[in-house]
Amino acid sequence: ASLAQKGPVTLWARDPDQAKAMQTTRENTRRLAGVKLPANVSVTSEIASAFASDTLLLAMPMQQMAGFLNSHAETLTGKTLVSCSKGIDLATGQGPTGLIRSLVQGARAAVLTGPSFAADIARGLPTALTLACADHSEALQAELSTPTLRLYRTTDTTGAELGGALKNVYAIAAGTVIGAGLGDSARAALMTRGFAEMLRVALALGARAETLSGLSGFGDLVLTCTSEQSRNFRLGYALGSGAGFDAAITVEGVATAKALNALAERHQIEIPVAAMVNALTQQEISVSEAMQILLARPLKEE
Ligand SMILES: NC(=O)C1=CN([C@@H]2O[C@H](COP(=O)(O)OP(=O)(O)OC[C@H]3O[C@@H](n4cnc5c(N)ncnc54)[C@H](OP(=O)(O)O)[C@@H]3O)[C@@H](O)[C@H]2O)C=CC1
Ligand SMILES: O=C(CO)COP(=O)(O)O
Repeated sequence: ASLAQKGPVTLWARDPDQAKAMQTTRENTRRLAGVKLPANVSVTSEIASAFASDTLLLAMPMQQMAGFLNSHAETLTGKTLVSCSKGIDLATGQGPTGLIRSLVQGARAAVLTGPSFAADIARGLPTALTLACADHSEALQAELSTPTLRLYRTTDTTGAELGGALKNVYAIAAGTVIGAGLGDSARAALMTRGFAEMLRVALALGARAETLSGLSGFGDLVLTCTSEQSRNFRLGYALGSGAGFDAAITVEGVATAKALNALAERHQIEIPVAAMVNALTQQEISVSEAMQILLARPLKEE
């Protein structure tokens, strides 16, 4: 919707009925109800017309990406593929750029990430994001920036994608703390210790510290840990308060917590908060047990 401020945009949806309904009603009632599509967005389920552009944005749940890339690998060859997904592929431990590079020959992989709720962007509210691409990406930065969407570029794809993926895990922790009535001070503590974990993991995997301190890391951590618009925060809130949660809602932090714990084990990195989020979301422990375990950890230097 934001890009449509600059020219025609084609939106591809996998389900032909859904695509037709969106093209007619100008709304995705299931995924983004209440937000009207601009007139120059056309919706189609036809691959040929949708994938005609040299630059394609990929926005789907992370665990679906490998299957999607495999199914369309030939059509996507040579394209610039900009992932908007935030997660780690459970099967391979890879982020979006790793998957793109390993599954689509000759594709150029980029990541668009940072603090941004889809509804805010679609409504044209001001937003700033990180665009990460291993090669020179000034032209791509200009292509994807709009009057309301300000992009900062970096070549650190590892840092950008890890920031976006990992913050969801700590958003679940923050939601849990608030849902359980443990207070804003406890949330700030978990956010800070969560950020320390993000940094440890990202640095061990070759990312740059400044990327984690930027929009894609710290920026998105703050947004998702403090807003009830976040689905990861809301899942945590439900866990903390004992309320139910609709399993059909996309919550990337659950799979990411699992993948992150596997990565941390392989690299021998301590991530106590993420370990608790994983145990909680896998229903292995209760909220009060998780809190007790974290508070009983040996005292140490910050
Ligand atoms: N929503 C937000 O505010 C933001 C989301 N993101 C990230 O974007 C990614 C997608 O999230 P979001 O769009 O919110 O999720 P939603 O669950 O709202 O929508 C997922 C979309 O992906 C489609 N999809 C699912 N599986 C496949 C597949 N195998 N092949 C093709 N398309 C598929 C769905 O189609 P269908 O409707 O047919 O199921 C739907 O259009 C996540 O990684 C999320 O973290 C990033 C920034 C902001
Ligand atoms: O990534 C997001 C905001 O930057 C969206 O967060 P949720 O997936 O938790 O809704």
